[in-house]
Amino acid sequence: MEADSKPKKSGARLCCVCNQNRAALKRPKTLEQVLSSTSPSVWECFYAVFEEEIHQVILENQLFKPGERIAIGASGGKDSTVLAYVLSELNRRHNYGLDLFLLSVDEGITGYRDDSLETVKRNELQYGLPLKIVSYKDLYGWTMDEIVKMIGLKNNCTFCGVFRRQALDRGAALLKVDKVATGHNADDIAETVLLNILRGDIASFNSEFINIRFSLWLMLGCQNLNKFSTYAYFKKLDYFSTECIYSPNAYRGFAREFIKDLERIRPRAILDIIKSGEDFRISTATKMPEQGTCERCGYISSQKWCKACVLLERLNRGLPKLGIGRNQGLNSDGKKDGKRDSRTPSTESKQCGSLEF
Ligand SMILES: Nc1ncnc2c1ncn2[C@@H]1O[C@H](COP(=O)(O)OP(=O)(O)OP(=O)(O)O)[C@@H](O)[C@H]1O
Repeated sequence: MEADSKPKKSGARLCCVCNQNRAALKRPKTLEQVLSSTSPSVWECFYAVFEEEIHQVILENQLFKPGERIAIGASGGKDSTVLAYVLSELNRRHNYGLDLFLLSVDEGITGYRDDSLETVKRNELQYGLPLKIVSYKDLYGWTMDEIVKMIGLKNNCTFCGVFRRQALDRGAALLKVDKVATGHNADDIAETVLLNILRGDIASFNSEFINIRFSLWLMLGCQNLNKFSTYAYFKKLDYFSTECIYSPNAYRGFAREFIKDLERIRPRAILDIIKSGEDFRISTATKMPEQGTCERCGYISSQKWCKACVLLERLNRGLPKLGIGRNQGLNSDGKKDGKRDSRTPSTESKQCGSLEF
């Protein structure tokens, strides 16, 4: 995106795509002054750069193969709506040969997810992508409304994150897809890298499972949150823009604020945190968990039971807090685990890589 030799208007920085209109945005990645004037009529430059960047990342990282079935994790939010729209456009434009689906998880949050799912149902028609909805109620017997009623607003995001990750995988299995693409943007990834460090959860940096997902993240990881908002807004995409009503106490929220502060001082901060996450090397002396399957539900797990089954057991026994406290684990027989069998599932032990959504 180099500027050519046309004369520039005095004083004004020009968009490096069309080299005619005033630049309105700066790319944090390259610090180039790019992307159109403030007039929406010339936002085409911005759309073109945004879509082409995603196309290039898909090609460079060989994210998809012709004939693959891909589920797009569709929350109804702006990022996954942009993802669904752009991926279906690129699939058509460049003949990727992908079978695309929308996959939504209904966590059972009245006044939030029910509304956003209505948006996804409209996207199904707008983009012509088949939609599959899987619900916590069907998979686990609990809605988030019921869980919050029982455990309150502290730690509820832990339940939701673990359940959602597994629900997406279960939905993917039902759809028989090869991959799930999620709308995590650079900000989300930087938060996750920081959270994994803050929690001492180094396994998340190294497990193969995470690497697969990380390469999918890369597709959107090159995009900064503002660009998503800008694209979704000016393209007039149909998305839902309310925060989850149960998330105000989430640990992730504090990491987000911290990163935003850093970004104000150093605009590259987000990209640098991601780079650190990608370059993270774990000492060969560190014992890494062995990937197996949950004895109870068959889901991928490095412990006897997967995290979802452990949390569910706590919920069903009416002892949810014991599932996430530091020193109060239960073993799978529901006994307090002063001396825990090493095969006992425990969320205290961070051996199983945990990935936040
Ligand atoms: N309920 C859900 N159903 C399907 N996919 C989901 C759901 N919640 C999150 N995801 C996936 O995980 C990504 C990141 O989750 P996040 O919590 O940031 O979503 P959001 O803020 O609700 O919406 P978005 O990221 O789409 O703007 C989403 O872009 C989406 O791909």
